[in-house]
Amino acid sequence: MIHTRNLVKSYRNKLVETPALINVNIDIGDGEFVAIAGPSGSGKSALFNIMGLMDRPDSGEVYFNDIELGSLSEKDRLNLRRGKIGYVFREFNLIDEMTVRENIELPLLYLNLSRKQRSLMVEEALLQFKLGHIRNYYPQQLTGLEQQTTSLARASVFKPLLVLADEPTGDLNSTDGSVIMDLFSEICERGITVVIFTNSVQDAQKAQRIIQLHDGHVVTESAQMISNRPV
Ligand SMILES: Nc1ncnc2c1ncn2[C@@H]1O[C@H](COP(=O)(O)OP(=O)(O)OP(=O)(O)O)[C@@H](O)[C@H]1O
Repeated sequence: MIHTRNLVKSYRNKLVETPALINVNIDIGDGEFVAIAGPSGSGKSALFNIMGLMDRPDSGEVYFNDIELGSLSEKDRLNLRRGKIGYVFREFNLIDEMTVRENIELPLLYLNLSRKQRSLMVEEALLQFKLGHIRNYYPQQLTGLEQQTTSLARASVFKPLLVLADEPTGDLNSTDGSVIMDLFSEICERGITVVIFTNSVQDAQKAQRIIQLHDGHVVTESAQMISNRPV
């Protein structure tokens, strides 16, 4: 599904150059639930932005279903972002002026779908994530858990191939964070590849596999206990 080869990324200003990723090679297969874990400054956000087509590496390649991302036009990159990848962010990133239902429908507006198709998909997501009772609420009326659950529904409503999440539990307490991690497992069980970027050991252990980053390098990979694998 996603492979990176010798990925290098640095951030520069006039005085200094800060390496963020150094020869990063990662292989993630279809349907996997992988945690990319590491302390602050290890390069997680840099990798999230590159894998999510929001930034480009200085050198190296990223393959998405065997397509090399660097070879794509801006239009093709945009189509991939809108049609095949769902995003979850630490700060939820919901639109304040839209209800839960409207937020979930948002990614469907960029796809060529009829109003009826959109409505069916949103209803399915409201049911799956048990959000029906707050469908007409605005983000400010929701708990953090409800907001992040809404953003998971938004990220998966169009059945993307991949969901990427950057510190998805960073603004939640550990109980709510655990609920969110279980929802990622459910998304994965429905056939979507899930990659979360986290500095929480507790979160990372809910994934099937952990890839550990440190100072821009992949330092270890470990498979999780078999009981964590979706059945
Ligand atoms: N815009 C930037 N300008 C300069 N340096 C940057 C920039 N963004 C990141 N860096 C540096 O690149 C390195 C990797 O940062 P990155 O944000 O990817 O790490 P991270 O693991 O996501 O950290 P955190 O968990 O704190 O978000 C760090 O040394 C960081 O200081």
